[in-house]
Amino acid sequence: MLKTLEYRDGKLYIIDQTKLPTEKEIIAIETVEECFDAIKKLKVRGAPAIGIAAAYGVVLGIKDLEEDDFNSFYNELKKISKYLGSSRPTAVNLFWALDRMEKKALENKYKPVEEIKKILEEEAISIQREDEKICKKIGENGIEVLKDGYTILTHCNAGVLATSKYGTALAPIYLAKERGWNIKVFADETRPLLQGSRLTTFELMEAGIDVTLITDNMAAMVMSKGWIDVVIVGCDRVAANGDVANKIGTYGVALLAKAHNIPFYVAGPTTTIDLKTPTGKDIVIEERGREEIICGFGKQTAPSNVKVYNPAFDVTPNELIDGIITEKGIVRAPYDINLKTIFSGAGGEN
Ligand SMILES: CSC[C@@H](O)[C@@H](O)C(=O)COP(=O)(O)O
Repeated sequence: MLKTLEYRDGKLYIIDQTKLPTEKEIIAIETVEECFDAIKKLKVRGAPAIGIAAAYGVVLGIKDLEEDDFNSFYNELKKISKYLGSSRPTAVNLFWALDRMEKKALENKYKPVEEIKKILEEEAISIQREDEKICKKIGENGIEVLKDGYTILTHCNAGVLATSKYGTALAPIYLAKERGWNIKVFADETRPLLQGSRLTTFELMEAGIDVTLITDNMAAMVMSKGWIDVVIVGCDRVAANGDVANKIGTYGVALLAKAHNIPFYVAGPTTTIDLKTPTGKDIVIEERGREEIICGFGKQTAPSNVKVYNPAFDVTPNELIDGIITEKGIVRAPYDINLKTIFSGAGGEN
């Protein structure tokens, strides 16, 4: 399986996802600025992977701080965290990971600063290791919505490349493959940055999984032919009422699934559930540059001065979602009650 992120000898190594699928280039990130740049430019992307990268970004940022009293060190740490948090606004895992790093520092405030730096490095490593276990569990819970012989449609990339291992939406598919099931996948191309065609097809093909690429506007036709048994997508933020922000186009796929009576599932770790955000309307949606639409991948496809609107995510209302597959089980409606329940210790259905 691919290694999306690897922390070694004080450096973070990532696959530069902007180069995929033609080049598999591993780059070393050595400074907080390089980490910010990698997140902003989508060299590392996908909600869980962004959170993990940011945690390591904190480690890289504090490495050379000379402050030796806790308060001055903590002020600098907060600045680093705020800076990393300004890289992308929608995936809540980014803020969750930064918050966890800040809290860990505070918990250890009476220890020498050099020791706190070491503790924070261990914390970032734990965040990554936990994500791996969580994704595996999402796969085990999510396989419940699959059957041998199923064809799944997915949008964007919520696979290995978006996490530390296994992925979220793709985790049940990897598990089904391990069990020897005959599973097929249709991957939406995912305009404008083509995470579906560049990343999802790439990683599924590497794993020997039968995948067919379609452009986003072909999903309705493929569904109408009866070829899709279930849709599974990832998520960047789940609001307290179960509305889900995910890659632009997800909402359309959910509407199409409803129109064709196809179950629509969202998969994500509980770290993507944000009970502090009441509804999807409260989620900040990242807007990206005009060049991604008028000149994607270097080829001009629209007049250079045309007006452009380029939201990177949309919100799927909870009523279109049959279930949210988490590491604690599958959460179903009523989401406002059942999402809170999983944080109180009781799981969803398994
Ligand atoms: C497990 S990743 C889930 C989501 O982060 C994924 O579906 C997505 O929308 C990624 O968007 P991206 O802009 O590529 O970071």
